Amino acid sequence: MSSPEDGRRPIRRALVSVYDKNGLVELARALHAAGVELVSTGSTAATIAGAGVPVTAVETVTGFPEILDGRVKTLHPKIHGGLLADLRKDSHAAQLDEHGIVGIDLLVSNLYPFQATVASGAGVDECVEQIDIGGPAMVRAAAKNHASVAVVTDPAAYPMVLAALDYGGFSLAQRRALAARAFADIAEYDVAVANWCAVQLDPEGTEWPAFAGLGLRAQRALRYGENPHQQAALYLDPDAPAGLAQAEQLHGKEMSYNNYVDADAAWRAANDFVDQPAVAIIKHANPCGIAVGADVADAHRKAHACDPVSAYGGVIAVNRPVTVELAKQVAEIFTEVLVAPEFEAGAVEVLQAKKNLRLLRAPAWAPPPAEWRQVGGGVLVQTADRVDAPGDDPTAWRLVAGEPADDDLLRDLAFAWRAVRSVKSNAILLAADGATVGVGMGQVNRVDSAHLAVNRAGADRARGSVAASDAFFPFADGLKVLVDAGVRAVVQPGGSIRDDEVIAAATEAGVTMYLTGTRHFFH
Ligand SMILES: NC(=O)c1ncn([C@@H]2O[C@H](COP(=O)(O)O)[C@@H](O)[C@H]2O)c1NC=O
Repeated sequence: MSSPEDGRRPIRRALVSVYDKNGLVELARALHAAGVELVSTGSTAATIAGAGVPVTAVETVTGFPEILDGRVKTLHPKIHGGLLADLRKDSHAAQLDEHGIVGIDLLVSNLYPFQATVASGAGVDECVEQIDIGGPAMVRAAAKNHASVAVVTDPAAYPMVLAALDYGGFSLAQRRALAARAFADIAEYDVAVANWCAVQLDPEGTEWPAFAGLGLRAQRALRYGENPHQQAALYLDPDAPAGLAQAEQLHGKEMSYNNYVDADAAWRAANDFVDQPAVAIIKHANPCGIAVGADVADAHRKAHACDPVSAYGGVIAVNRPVTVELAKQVAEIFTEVLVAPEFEAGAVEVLQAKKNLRLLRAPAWAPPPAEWRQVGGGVLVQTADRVDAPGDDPTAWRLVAGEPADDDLLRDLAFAWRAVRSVKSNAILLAADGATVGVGMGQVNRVDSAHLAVNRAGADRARGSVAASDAFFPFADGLKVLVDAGVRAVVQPGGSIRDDEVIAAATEAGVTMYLTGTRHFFH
């Protein structure tokens, strides 16, 4: 029932102007049945009238025809006066009377589909035509004037309108919430238009647009952030290709902030391998095992064997559907998250026995066109690192020391080179038979990373393995650690002013060395 204390205002007159006609007829019927006068534009009015519901055409209100192919229909004082009059003020009510303007209590509007038109690959003129002008103007006006007007921008909110009719209108708190939502919708729309215009209409000079807006939508609050005393939430970026944030959780405890960070790193690492089944096991955003195999279960056994101690409590990503065999293996090991493109019949059932294991079905991998990183007072943006950068193709590598690698050795070097880009710099990665055997990550000098990789591998596995270094060896010392451990072949970008010393050390040791010319730092 209407209660003045909560600022409820009755709905007597509604303006309805929607591109998306879903739920429109049901809404119009309910409004009419509640005694609300309906005012509406072009095809919205036609749809309402077609359903037998009485409706007043906006032209009847404005006394002016819709012109310029619909570019001007609601842009008129008779409409905007009705939307913007603050009815708490006697002076505003008096001015409405003076000019023969009738107040509007409810605006229902959604906009021309600009984003969908751009996504369809339409030409510039068609996209420009889909920039809604009158809709946002009305929505902004009604949202600003939420003291007097309720605004609904989403058909999903129509049930809320029906409920409000039963309760004598929207409360002030509801109108405020609707206004906040409406301004967010308009802002998202404007960001999409501005981002597109910055590239399409003003590409002058720079490869980076003068404006880059993000229109993020809250997906949900997370239990906490990186640490329990930090608050955190997940937001979705409607303009980015779908990724881990859109993954469907099939089982397990709620995803945490750290789970998302690690699962994203794992998903990227596993998807760096396209031609073969691959598994990446990640802890604290670093791999403790990456492997390719005959099938995903084989790849997992090899990845897990790299560092079983660290794999405890890890996050696993697979680039192929999870088989029952793999599910049984994973069920034996304490694992936080398992991400895959799909789960074969029976696999989820096997893993459901593990109450806490989170199972994610992620959308097909798509690299983001750009990566963002916050720095104090700003944001760094870069194009994403690629696995097919120049120099990543082994046929383009330059042999600078030792004998040319045979097919098997070259295959291991190519695997190591692809895997090392998932390791935080400075990165040294030892591999054998399509699997990592020792990973040295995140050290502040390359010698320590080499020691770490060798120690993790142990003497037996290091001997005869191949090594990849994410960036050049600045001195021969890091390489010597690998040589002393019995590494057979090394792939690295080269480019140090002391390349000659490094190459000489490899030559002297009889170690094969290839230079890629491409670096894969990962911070
Ligand atoms: N120009 C105007 O005065 C105007 N007023 C409302 N619109 C939009 O026209 C659409 C509804 O038009 P119709 O009822 O003709 O299908 C809505 O998406 C609304 O946002 C307008 N169109 C675009 O700017």
